[in-house]
Amino acid sequence: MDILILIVIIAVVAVAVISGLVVNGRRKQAPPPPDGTRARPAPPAEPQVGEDAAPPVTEEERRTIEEVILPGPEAPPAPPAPEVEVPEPAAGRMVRLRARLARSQNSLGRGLLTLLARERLDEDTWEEIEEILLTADVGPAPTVELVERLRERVRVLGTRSPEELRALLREELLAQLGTDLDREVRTEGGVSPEGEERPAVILVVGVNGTGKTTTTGKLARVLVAEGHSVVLGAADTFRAAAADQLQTWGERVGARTVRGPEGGDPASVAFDAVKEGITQGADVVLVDTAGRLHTKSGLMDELGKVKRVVEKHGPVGEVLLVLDATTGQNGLTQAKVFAQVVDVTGIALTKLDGTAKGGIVVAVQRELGVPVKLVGLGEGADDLAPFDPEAFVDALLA
Ligand SMILES: Nc1nc2c(ncn2[C@@H]2O[C@H](COP(=O)(O)OP(=O)(O)OP(=O)(O)O)[C@@H](O)[C@H]2O)c(=O)[nH]1
Repeated sequence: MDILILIVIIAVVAVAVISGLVVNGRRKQAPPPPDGTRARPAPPAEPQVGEDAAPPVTEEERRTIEEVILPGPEAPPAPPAPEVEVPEPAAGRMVRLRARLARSQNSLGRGLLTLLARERLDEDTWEEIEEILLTADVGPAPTVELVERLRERVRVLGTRSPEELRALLREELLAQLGTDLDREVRTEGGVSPEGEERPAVILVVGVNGTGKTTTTGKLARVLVAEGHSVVLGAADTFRAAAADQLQTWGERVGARTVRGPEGGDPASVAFDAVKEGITQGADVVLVDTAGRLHTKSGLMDELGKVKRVVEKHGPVGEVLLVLDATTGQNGLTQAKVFAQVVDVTGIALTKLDGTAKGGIVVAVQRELGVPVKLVGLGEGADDLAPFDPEAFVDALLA
């Protein structure tokens, strides 16, 4: 009986102990949060060691201050690179611009044809013909020569049909302009004694305001259109705007412009431009010079120095004189001073679209003994044309 009582007591104690353990275990489980999400484990109150320890935060994982993206205004977009233009081919430009020439030179060509077609070619008529030629700035000596030739040829002509007169006048005008002159702008470079390739160097000279800088820029386009690589030298350091103007022309066709400080030494800019041309392996270096000088000795000093300094790199292949066709005899006198200072090898005659004095082409060639190589026929970027005597005379007689 005692044993039975003992077994019952042991059983009761055992049940009590087991149920106590279960309740304790349940109490240790955290209740789920009311929203059903999983609770984050609480960070350890103290650093742990051994297997329980969290791996350390490495340097790579730590964000530096530069990596932090702060809210703020967006950075402005980079300015677009200037667009490089493809200039129009130079060949045939004079034909394209023929209408402009025909308009401006109407009084010369048509005037001569009308007078030559008169029934009676008396002394008065010949004087009128002479007058027309002089007014168009053909110049006294070429005018006398031309009138004599025309008189002689008309005398032997039986009839004077408009076609015959046109053909005759065309021939005589062409003879005055010269059809066999070398009008190519020289773009052949050279080789230094050390065997280094050198670009062709073109100096552009002339009185300021004649269109010198504009012509340099337009010529750069002509050369680029012909496939040449070009470097520009802004040696007109007297006017900062001239360098800006030239640089803008250059940027449009992807040509670099070398410039110096305002009022700096033009010869040094010219020298640096040619040096840059050699470094870049450019085909042509075009140097825009200043023509502000009023005295011949000042001009001689400056242009002479520019040429001498540039020639340390090698010979200057071309000296282009820019002449404003609207300035007539006055412009011609100035041109002669330039020709005495430097060996001019070609003429760029500008603003031929704005004057009836196209005869200046004959006069300037005669006076300076150098061919007109380029003519300016407008303010447009591609309005500079290689001079073509036949297209010119055809426009005159249109
Ligand atoms: N109509 C016409 N205008 C031209 C021609 N060539 C140049 N011009 C204009 O003539 C003006 C003077 O040109 P510039 O190139 O600034 O003259 P510049 O000789 O370089 O003068 P500086 O820069 O002061 O030395 C500009 O308005 C040109 O657009 C042309 O063939 N026809």
